[in-house]
Amino acid sequence: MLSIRGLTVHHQLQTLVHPLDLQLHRGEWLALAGESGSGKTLTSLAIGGLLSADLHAHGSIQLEGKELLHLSEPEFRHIRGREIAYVFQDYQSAFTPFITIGKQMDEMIRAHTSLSRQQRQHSCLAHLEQVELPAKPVYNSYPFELSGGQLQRAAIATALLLSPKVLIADEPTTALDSLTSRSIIQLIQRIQQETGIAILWITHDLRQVQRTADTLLIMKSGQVVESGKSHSIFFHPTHPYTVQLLSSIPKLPSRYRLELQNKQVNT
Ligand SMILES: Nc1ncnc2c1ncn2[C@@H]1O[C@H](COP(=O)(O)OP(=O)(O)OP(=O)(O)O)[C@@H](O)[C@H]1O
Repeated sequence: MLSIRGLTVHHQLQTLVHPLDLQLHRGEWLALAGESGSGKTLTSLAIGGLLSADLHAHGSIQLEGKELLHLSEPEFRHIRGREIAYVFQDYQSAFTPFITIGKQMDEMIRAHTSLSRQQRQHSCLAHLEQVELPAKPVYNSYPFELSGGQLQRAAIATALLLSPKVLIADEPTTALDSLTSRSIIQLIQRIQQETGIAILWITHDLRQVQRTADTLLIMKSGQVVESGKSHSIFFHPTHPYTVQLLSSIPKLPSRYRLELQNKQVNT
């Protein structure tokens, strides 16, 4: 579905992302992981044509066979939201402060479709329900009236409004507490299973994607150092940097792990 070949990102003479290949299929969860500054965000922004003007991307980014890299901004605007949607770490900036969530969601549908007012409202409420929010109250709320977790759920609902094929989630849970973060990951996992949407999940923390990622791409200093099926990388990492990343995941003593597993089975 999404096929990236030889993608590079440059700033003047500096190469920030070295030739990168990535394949993301329908229903797949691919985690792009690595330390801060390794080039994860630049890679994800290049996909949606969101790189700042001082940065230049080369190579090929194809979505279902259509080359994206050299699209004009109006062409990218057509694709963002409809084909590729983003959820960012900074959920506060996903919404304008003094406009209700409902109005902002409605505007998103209005800009891309010719649905009637009633159809748009129906869709907004259905999507808020899909992310397990009390739909009507949240639809009528201002962003500052919601908690961080609720806002991020509303941002996810907005990202999904136009049924995109790919969801790019750039550290969407990093600013949330660990329980909320876990519930957001479970939510996206459920939506992925229900809709078949492909997920590109960006994280510096491999713990987050231990249970969800099908595929991993490990980046360091702008280069992919290891990629493959996540279970094989988790159990048999080959690059020393991957080993280092994995060793930073705290291991629970086995009796606690067992208790945790039993608890998960029973909830
Ligand atoms: N506009 C820019 N001009 C020059 N260098 C940039 C620009 N944007 C990003 N960089 C540099 O490119 C490198 C990769 O940045 P990127 O944001 O992709 O890293 P990241 O892996 O997403 O890190 P983090 O987890 O901290 O978000 C960093 O060294 C960053 O300083």
